[in-house]
Amino acid sequence: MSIENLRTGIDEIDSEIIRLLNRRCELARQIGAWKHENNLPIYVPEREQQLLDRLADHNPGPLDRDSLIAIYREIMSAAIKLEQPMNIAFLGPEGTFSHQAVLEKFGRGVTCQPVPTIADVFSAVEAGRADYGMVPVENTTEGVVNPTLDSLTEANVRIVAEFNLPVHLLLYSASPLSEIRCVYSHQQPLGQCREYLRANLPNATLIEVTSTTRAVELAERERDAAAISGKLAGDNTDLPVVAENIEDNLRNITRFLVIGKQENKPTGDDKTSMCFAFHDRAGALYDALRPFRNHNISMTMIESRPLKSGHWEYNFFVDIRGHISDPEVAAACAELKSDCSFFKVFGSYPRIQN
Ligand SMILES: O=C(O)C(=O)C[C@]1(C(=O)O)C=C[C@@H](O)C=C1
Repeated sequence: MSIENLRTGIDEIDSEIIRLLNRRCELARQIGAWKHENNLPIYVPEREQQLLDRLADHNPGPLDRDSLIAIYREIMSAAIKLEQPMNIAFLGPEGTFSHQAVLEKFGRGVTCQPVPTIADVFSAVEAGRADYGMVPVENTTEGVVNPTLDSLTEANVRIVAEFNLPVHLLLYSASPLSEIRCVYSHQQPLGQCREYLRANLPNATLIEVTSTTRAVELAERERDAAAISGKLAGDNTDLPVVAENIEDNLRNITRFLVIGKQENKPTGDDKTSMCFAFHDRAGALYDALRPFRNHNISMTMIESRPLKSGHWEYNFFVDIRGHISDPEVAAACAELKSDCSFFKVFGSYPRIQN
């Protein structure tokens, strides 16, 4: 077949896709009207997860899974925009990895609302200034993000979804590697390419700044300076890329949480996050975790954070498989709670597989 004929085939398919996309949008608009009448949330993470899983299972190819999911991310984003415009708070400024997480999780149909700190993301959602918030919670190289854990215990919000963002770091500078004297970045990326810096820039001064976006701005002003950032923060700079993928761990992934106010329905493959504390005594942690074992529940994460009391008492943060409405999960949590001085469930949400 000639290229002209092939392109005519594509034009015909595109017309059909547009017709079908508009029919889909019309159905979404009707769902939106029904949700407004019944006072239900527009964003439904459990439905989105089921839909994406179903698409991936039914995809015959040659379209690859990630492309299919990215396309549908934008289709659902457009549907949300028609149902009701939504705004998402994140740790700004624009260009940060949190911003990238918002764009990849919610698509381009939502309004992005950068705020100065992680605590501000929580308060924006709590006060209703933002519909949802995107916060980093842990990274495969650098571990947990403490301000997020602290705010979770204090704020009146729920975890409604999780999202894993692969973090690739680039070195931007006007100078070649041999002439770079100082490197700007946020504390997390600096930690994520510690080995690279030791091997390639052992004499450079490392300067921690508030965001990767700020790092790029500063590196633009000094010839012998460099910035480490992601591609999004570097998109608007004329600085050349000196090195790519400089993260030490090739599976450098940051797990983000979407916070909001709603409660999700179970999908059959969920996670529940919680926090608890107890008065110190021999075997207390062992006893506290026993209900999970007794009810055959697997724990996917445990972290501790000292309480601000200064008495070496701890908050324990635990993620388990299952939804809080599952009878076994509910029973285990009730048993655990009865043993604790503090107990809070942050929410149940669809589990993302890696
Ligand atoms: O099914 C719904 O509740 C919809 O609003 C539709 C839709 C979609 O585009 O498929 C859009 C937003 C929701 O988060 C989930 C799904």
